[in-house]
Amino acid sequence: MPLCLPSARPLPPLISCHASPAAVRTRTPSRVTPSPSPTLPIPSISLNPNSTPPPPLACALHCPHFQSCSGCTHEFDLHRPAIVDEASEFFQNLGVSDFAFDSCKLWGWRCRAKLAVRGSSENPLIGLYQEGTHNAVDIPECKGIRELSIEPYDEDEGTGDLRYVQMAVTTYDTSIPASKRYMNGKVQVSLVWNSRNENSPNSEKLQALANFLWRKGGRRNNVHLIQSIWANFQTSTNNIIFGNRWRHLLGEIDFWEHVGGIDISLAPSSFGQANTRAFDVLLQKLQKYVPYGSSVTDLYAGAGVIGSVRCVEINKESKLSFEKTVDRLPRSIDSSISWHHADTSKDPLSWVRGSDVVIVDPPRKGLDPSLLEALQNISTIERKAESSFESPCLNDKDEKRPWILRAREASVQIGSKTTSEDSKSVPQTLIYISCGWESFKEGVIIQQDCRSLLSTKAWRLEKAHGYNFFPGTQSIEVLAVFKRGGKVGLKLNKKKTGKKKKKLL
Ligand SMILES: C[S@@+](CC[C@H](N)C(=O)[O-])C[C@H]1O[C@@H](n2cnc3c(N)ncnc32)[C@H](O)[C@@H]1O
Repeated sequence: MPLCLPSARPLPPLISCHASPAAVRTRTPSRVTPSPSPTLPIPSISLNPNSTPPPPLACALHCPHFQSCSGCTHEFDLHRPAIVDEASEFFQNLGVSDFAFDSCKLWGWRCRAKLAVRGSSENPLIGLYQEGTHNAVDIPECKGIRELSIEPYDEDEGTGDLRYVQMAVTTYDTSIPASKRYMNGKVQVSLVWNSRNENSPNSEKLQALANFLWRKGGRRNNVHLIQSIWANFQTSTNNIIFGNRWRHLLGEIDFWEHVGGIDISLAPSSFGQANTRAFDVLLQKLQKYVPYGSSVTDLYAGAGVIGSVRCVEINKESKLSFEKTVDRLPRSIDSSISWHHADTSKDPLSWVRGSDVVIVDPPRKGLDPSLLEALQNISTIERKAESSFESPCLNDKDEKRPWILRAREASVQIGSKTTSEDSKSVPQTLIYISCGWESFKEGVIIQQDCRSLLSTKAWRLEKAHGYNFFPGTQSIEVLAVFKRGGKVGLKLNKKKTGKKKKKLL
């Protein structure tokens, strides 16, 4: 996977597109069939799936770890994964004929990685897992682990010290020209340590490793690469990477990124996009679909990166980041902004109601079934609300439901509540940011979010855009805009229905 971790050595240009020697040698080992043979040079930034693509070797991956590492699935045509054809046809069938795919930056885009640490202290392996296994494929050489005899984690035994390393790059430094910010980014390093807390017997080694890294790349070093070092304590034997306890060890506490026109604070525990620049491009497009002055609810909000009016997020660690972000918002922004620690799958109606626009940015598995159901049945809800004086759950003084009370307790409210938040209105626009094409389009096991939303005719699909967030993979990010009311004559073919889908329809 093309990593963009700052390096003392100059990196290849970010936008140009050229073939690696490995790519010229052989073109066969891709794990998926490459898209049809193209004929024109240099990919454009915004590629329409119908336009003529660049030459076959022009957009190849240059990575010695391809094939062993599970990060990338194809080595060629990074600008246009084969899945774009499928997406284009899918949207065409749903009446959207102008689906465009933005190929984004093909190299040097990654600003976030979680790498497993396995092997032994003499021969540490740090990298992604080999495909289909839990064997880490080594990427860099890590002297610190050897010098300090740090034991990598042993999954079978549950022993060892260092389990994972998360690296997040901030490109925030506005004193540097925008084009150079990625290369000069600084890394927030999080060491996931196999102990309950910093008082555990092996935690001296943790501090020693942090000091070692800081000496090599911290603020006082000639090559200043590291912004901060954090520890996360995790002893659980499940597959969850992070535990609940975090400690700041060295460097700056605050980590800022500039996305969607605002400064965003991101704690290491918060969700962060792996391709900040591509996300920024997506946000610019998204803003065009939010009518001026509308009230917006952002479900699956993380630290509030989308900058909406009412953010709902399950990870309570993101609250502090949200508060810091709000502190930096320009004073000219005069609106009610709130962040709620809540699970959108519990009583989703209370979150869906009261906004003109709902934005959803769920994890790869797609929308929670209860939220999908609420969105599908929005017309019925609207009719009921019109004919009753029922007020929205969140503002009801007599509220008893524990999850709503908990959400209220952990909420952050800036400015007074908007009138529409108190109203019974239901959204007229639904903006779906999808990082899981399969669950959005046609998950066999999970659900078909897009088709399910259209099936009740409560929504019609108005626009769809695709983004290359992960060049080298068959993963695309989709921004889809739904408006209230159905469209006649759509091909909603009902093949491959999964269990959940049947229940929901
Ligand atoms: C793909 S991330 C998007 C975050 C944010 N929009 C961003 O771009 O930084 C999905 C987020 O949904 C949150 N999440 C997952 N399940 C949730 C649920 N049931 N209710 C609320 N938030 C949830 C995760 O913690 C994560 O922060």
